[in-house]
Amino acid sequence: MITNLRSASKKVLRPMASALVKAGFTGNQVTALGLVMSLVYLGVIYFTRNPLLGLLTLAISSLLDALDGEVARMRGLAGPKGSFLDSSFDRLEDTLFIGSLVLLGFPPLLTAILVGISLSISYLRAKAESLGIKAEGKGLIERGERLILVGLILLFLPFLPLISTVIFYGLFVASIITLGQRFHLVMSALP
Ligand SMILES: CC(C)CCC[C@@H](C)CCC[C@@H](C)CCC[C@@H](C)CCOC[C@@H](COP(=O)(O)OP(=O)(O)OC[C@H]1O[C@@H](n2ccc(N)nc2=O)[C@H](O)[C@@H]1O)OCC[C@H](C)CCC[C@H](C)CCC[C@H](C)CCCC(C)C
Ligand SMILES: O=P([O-])([O-])O[C@@H]1[C@@H](O)[C@H](O)[C@@H](O)[C@H](O)[C@@H]1O
Ligand SMILES: [Mg+2]
Ligand SMILES: [Mg+2]
Repeated sequence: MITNLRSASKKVLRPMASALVKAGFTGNQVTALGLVMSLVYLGVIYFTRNPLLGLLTLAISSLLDALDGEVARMRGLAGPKGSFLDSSFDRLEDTLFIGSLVLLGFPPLLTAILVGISLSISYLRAKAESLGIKAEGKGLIERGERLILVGLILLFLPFLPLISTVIFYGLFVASIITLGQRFHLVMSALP
């Protein structure tokens, strides 16, 4: 879904990216800022246990992830090194975004497994790409959807915690389904 929203989001992202370019930022610096914001997210959750503050930092980090590529492209510096940096930092960010849910009372073992499944979904896409198979956009929930669900967990937690719990388990099941879909996609595409 999110992959399909990319072009629509350009109208919003381009002016912001342009402002960052004018301010002298490079794409890699914006990528690094996105990682810093995920560490701020961890700190905010750890020290305040405030899910809405967590959501705000998650949103800022996600926005920076959306902007870093735009900034790189505007500067004519988009390339493999930036792609590697972006994807590598995404994995670290995903670990913090999901793993920190333990600090908000979510089951530690299931949360740890969810982190592993989320990273494995991304890994299967990367491995598929190395085998010449396109897995981007395939599967029930890609990273963007997973982060939106984490955002919704945080949003509802102070008001309707039961909804957050339902979304958590929904995210868990949907992630397992996505992992299975991608595994099947690659296995059936290989000789
Ligand atoms: C949606 C509703 C049903 C309700 C939502 C309710 C909220 C509570 C949920 C809010 C959660 C939200 C914060 C989570 C956002 C989810 C998700 C969209 C975030 C992931 O976005 C990814 C983004 C960018 O993906 P990529 O990194 O792959 O793309 P690029 O960086 O462009 O390209 C990579 C490419 O570029 C080159 N490159 C990159 C870096 C570099 N240093 N050098 C380079 O060369 C290289 O070639 C690389 O290969 O996805 C695309 C955009 C997306 C479609 C839209 C994003 C919108 C934005 C994130 C929204 C922010 C949240 C918003 C403020 C919500 C506020 C919530 C409020 C309650 C606080
Ligand atoms: O495959 P996955 O890791 O779940 O999700 C992917 C993101 O991690 C990546 O940043 C984005 O560029 C891809 O379009 C896809 O959304
Ligand atoms: Mg990015
Ligand atoms: Mg990214």
